[in-house]
Amino acid sequence: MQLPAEFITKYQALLGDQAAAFLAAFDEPVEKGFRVNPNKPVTSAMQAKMTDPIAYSKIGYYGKVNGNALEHLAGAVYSQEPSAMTVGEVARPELNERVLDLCAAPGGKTTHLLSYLKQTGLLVTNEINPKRVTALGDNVERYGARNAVITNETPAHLAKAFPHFFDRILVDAPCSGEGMFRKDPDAMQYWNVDYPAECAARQREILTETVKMMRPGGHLIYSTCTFAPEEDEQMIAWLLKTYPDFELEPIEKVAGMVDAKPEWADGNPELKKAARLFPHLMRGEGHFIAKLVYRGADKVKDLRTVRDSLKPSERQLWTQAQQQLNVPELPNLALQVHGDQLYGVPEMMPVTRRLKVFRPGIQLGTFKKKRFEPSYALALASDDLALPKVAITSAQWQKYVHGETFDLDQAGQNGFTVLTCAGLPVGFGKVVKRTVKNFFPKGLRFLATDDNTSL
Ligand SMILES: C[S@@+](CC[C@H](N)C(=O)[O-])C[C@H]1O[C@@H](n2cnc3c(N)ncnc32)[C@H](O)[C@@H]1O
Repeated sequence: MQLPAEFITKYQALLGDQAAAFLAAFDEPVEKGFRVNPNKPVTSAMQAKMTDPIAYSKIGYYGKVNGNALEHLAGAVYSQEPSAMTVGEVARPELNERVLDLCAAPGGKTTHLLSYLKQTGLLVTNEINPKRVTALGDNVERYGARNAVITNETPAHLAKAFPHFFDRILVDAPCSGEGMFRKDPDAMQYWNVDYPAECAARQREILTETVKMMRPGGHLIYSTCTFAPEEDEQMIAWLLKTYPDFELEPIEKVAGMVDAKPEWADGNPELKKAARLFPHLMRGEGHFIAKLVYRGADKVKDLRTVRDSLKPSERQLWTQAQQQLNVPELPNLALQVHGDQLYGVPEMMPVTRRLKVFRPGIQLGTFKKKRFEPSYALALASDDLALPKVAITSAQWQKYVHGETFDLDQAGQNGFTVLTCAGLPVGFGKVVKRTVKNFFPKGLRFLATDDNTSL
């Protein structure tokens, strides 16, 4: 690979006798990986691929998965570069926490966090770029999250809405992306010798706003996919100097990870607690990760949290739908209507004004004239809900994702029913005797074959 000459000179000076091995790694093949969603069943096709486990993640494996496969579309697997998986492991939230993923699209780390929150607490997952937020929405929906709010905001606006609110914040910062060069050589076109310093200026702005959202005792996880010391050790050194209420916590170094390098910043030996992942030392593209605890003593305001906001007629339709669909009371959600859409908003979510919210919670369905139509998102989030379900074969699933009406092998219970394939909820169908009317979202339909959908 033709790396920029100034990049080579810079890392020769920084890495000394390790530089040759580091630079040679750019000519090695890209390492692929995938994560299994621990909140969904494991299919036999997944089992067959789960042969090369990643040492630092109980849910991560080396290997490649197909984005059109049942398991991916149903949120049972997520394709993720192996070194990026260290971030979700280091950030691992506790149940019931209030978590912010500040720079989240397309959702690799967000889906990792969701795996560990297990439908509890609140995940506010934010993407500043309106073009990238849609992919984040799709991945959160596939993962079946009932505890996520998706925003499309600047860090400064979020900081006003969530003063000292979050127990855990992940800043997977926009960076110079040097760890992406091997996977995506186009990433090199933005690189010049000044680019890391430009990225660092933006990262300092992001972190300045992040500090305002930290709850005392909470954790900040900062990561990049670049090797540039300006954006890694020097960023953490700056944070520790500017905000002495932060302390680094040690990250266990496994499978080739190494201590971060104090000598690449201000020499503060504490910086060794952060981790570096280099492609010549481990199986992955490269990352930097630091975990900090916030010891500030800020007064935490009790923010008013969301409440149900249904008109009596909407309440009546929803109650009817609950009876017909056999939908249980949904745990930890406030019911809110936006236009003709009913959402379940995580009840730990504060009332916010003037925030650009892409999705206020899980979309439960649509109010039609005198009836309620349940949503695709509700079906995908129904693993642990007692909704009516019927199992379909993979041949029937291929018809379903193509938008066809198909017949069940035996007559089922009439009405809206969650279809499951290999144990995974895949969407709603409306059963009339043996026939299944198709409710797979029109925008997601495709011509599925054994070849293009095998995991
Ligand atoms: C490294 S990527 C995030 C990858 C994501 N965490 C994942 O695991 O899939 C960084 C993200 O930060 C966003 N971003 C760019 N400028 C930003 C800013 N000033 N504040 C917050 N986010 C920003 C980018 O649009 C990009 O989606």
